[in-house]
Amino acid sequence: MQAPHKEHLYKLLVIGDLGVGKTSIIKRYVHQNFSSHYRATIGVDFALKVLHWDPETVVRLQLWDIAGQERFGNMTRVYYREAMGAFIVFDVTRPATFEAVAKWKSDLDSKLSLPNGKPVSVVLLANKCDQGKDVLINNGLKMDQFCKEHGFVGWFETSAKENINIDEASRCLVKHILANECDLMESIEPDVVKPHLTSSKVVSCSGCAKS
Ligand SMILES: Nc1nc2c(ncn2[C@@H]2O[C@H](COP(=O)(O)OP(=O)(O)OP(=O)(O)O)[C@@H](O)[C@H]2O)c(=O)[nH]1
Repeated sequence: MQAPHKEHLYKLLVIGDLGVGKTSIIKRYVHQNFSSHYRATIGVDFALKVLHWDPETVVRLQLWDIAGQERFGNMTRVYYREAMGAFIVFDVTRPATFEAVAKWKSDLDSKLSLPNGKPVSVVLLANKCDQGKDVLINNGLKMDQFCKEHGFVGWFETSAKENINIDEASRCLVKHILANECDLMESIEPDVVKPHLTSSKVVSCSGCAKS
């Protein structure tokens, strides 16, 4: 088998209110397991997922699991630095966690942007969909509209418990990040490397919709 020759390393944030399932989503995605036992995240946690994007390309995702607890708020924001994308998660059984989504998004946009000044790609996850659809997510049109208004690149109903849509949501986010990276590469002069890009270790540009 031919060895992959394009590699990308992306830092991704997973944020949202307390107990919405951020850690569980990462655990399901990276370790293929789930626990119903709840243990609050203290500060920040990490996990690495390797994706064989296509036969020539490997994408390494560094997932930063940021504590939802308010008391860690100011501390955790420093970890946003140099992220290339994010998932914002809410719990479909707790409407208040959906109401907080716009705040998470505007906070993220105020603290993080791409080197070209554009916002980073963010996918919204309506988690715990195995438990019902109490929030407005059963109205697809409203969610699409909400995402458009708030600048999300997409949204998915997910379940860490039942392993629903987590891979799909990740692929959607990575696809947008790869496309953003193509734009960034085009805007950079050939012999100038912007310091921000060192975190995403660009070997070459792939997956670009415009190619
Ligand atoms: N039914 C169901 N329960 C879930 C799902 N995802 C997470 N949970 C449960 O929800 C609780 C909180 O999950 P966590 O993953 O710890 O939530 P978190 O967002 O990481 O919490 P903090 O780190 O404290 O902000 C745990 O008891 C999980 O088992 C899901 O998709 N379905």
